[in-house]
Amino acid sequence: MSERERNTKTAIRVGFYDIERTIGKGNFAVVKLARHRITKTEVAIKIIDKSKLDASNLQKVYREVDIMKRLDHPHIVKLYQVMETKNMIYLVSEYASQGEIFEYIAKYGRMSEDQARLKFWQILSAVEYCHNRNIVHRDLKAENLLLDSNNNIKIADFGFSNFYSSTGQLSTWCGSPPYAAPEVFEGKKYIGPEIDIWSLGVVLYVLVCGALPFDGCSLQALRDRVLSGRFRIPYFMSSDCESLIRKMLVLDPTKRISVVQIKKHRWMQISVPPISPSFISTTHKQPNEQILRLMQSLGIDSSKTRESIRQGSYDHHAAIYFLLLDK
Ligand SMILES: CC1(C)C(=O)N([C@H]2C=Cc3c(O)cccc32)c2nc(Nc3ccccc3)ncc21
Repeated sequence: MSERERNTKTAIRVGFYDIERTIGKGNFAVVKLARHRITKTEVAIKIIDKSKLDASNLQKVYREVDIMKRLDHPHIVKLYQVMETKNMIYLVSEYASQGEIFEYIAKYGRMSEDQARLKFWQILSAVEYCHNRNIVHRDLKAENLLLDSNNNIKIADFGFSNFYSSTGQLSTWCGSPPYAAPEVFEGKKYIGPEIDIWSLGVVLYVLVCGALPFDGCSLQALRDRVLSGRFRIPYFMSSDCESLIRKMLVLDPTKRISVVQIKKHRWMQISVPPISPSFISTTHKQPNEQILRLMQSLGIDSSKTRESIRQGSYDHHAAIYFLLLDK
């Protein structure tokens, strides 16, 4: 093989995207960083091999896609496009370029309470948005809280999420043990939002302390710690922050603080930084005429794009529209 041939990497393409590198691997999925050929925007593509999934996991994937299609919030990773073949599903979504907040804390240590507050406001607004749409995440943890190029939170991985109703009850064991609520360890049924609130308590503790409140060398040891409801408060934590965390890490789910009450808590109200503009989801908003004109100038039929946004069809036209919208 000539030198030239050796060096010309054959561009791997999926749809209008050039695949660049792998950023994550799951059991039946791989996530690649890719770039849109026309807009040159970076995206993350979750590639799922359906042939490796049993019926229940396949149903879980379709539920994750259905839920992602309903979410349009500045602090939730945005789904741009869904491409499906006989054996594969490609989920094209927003790329959070700075990775996990978990890695950020592993590298730089705990955050100041002011920094943690800004991040926590973003996380809380995204979780409230989901709960208001009867969607519970069920796997909130520092590893799923990503950061974009502006250091803003982007919640990822709705693989465990589900719909809930205040009358119905869920029971699936979900999430990562250090973030799991006591009632989940006990296998009790739960409504939904209250287990996200418990995980948020663990998340806030991790942001401010740079360590987990409950840990253990075995699942049994961790379970005993969680069910004891006892955790250490380091010397540097303010009493307002301690008070809020204690209200989220309440063993009795009926006595646990709600999202609305969290927003009113003293610690959250301290010199509250400007929250990202309240979001009017595009599904109700008229499409952005400027973007449509720009696409028309690129030779992309704007009436098809208008239709695709209106119908929520997540096809190539929608992808280009969303990518240009986010620029
Ligand atoms: C499509 C989507 C939502 C996704 O599924 N992942 C994966 C992939 C790696 C990973 C993780 O390490 C933790 C959570 C989610 C994920 C994404 N990762 C990113 N950025 C990133 C950048 C550097 C390192 C890690 C993540 N942006 C969007 C996504």
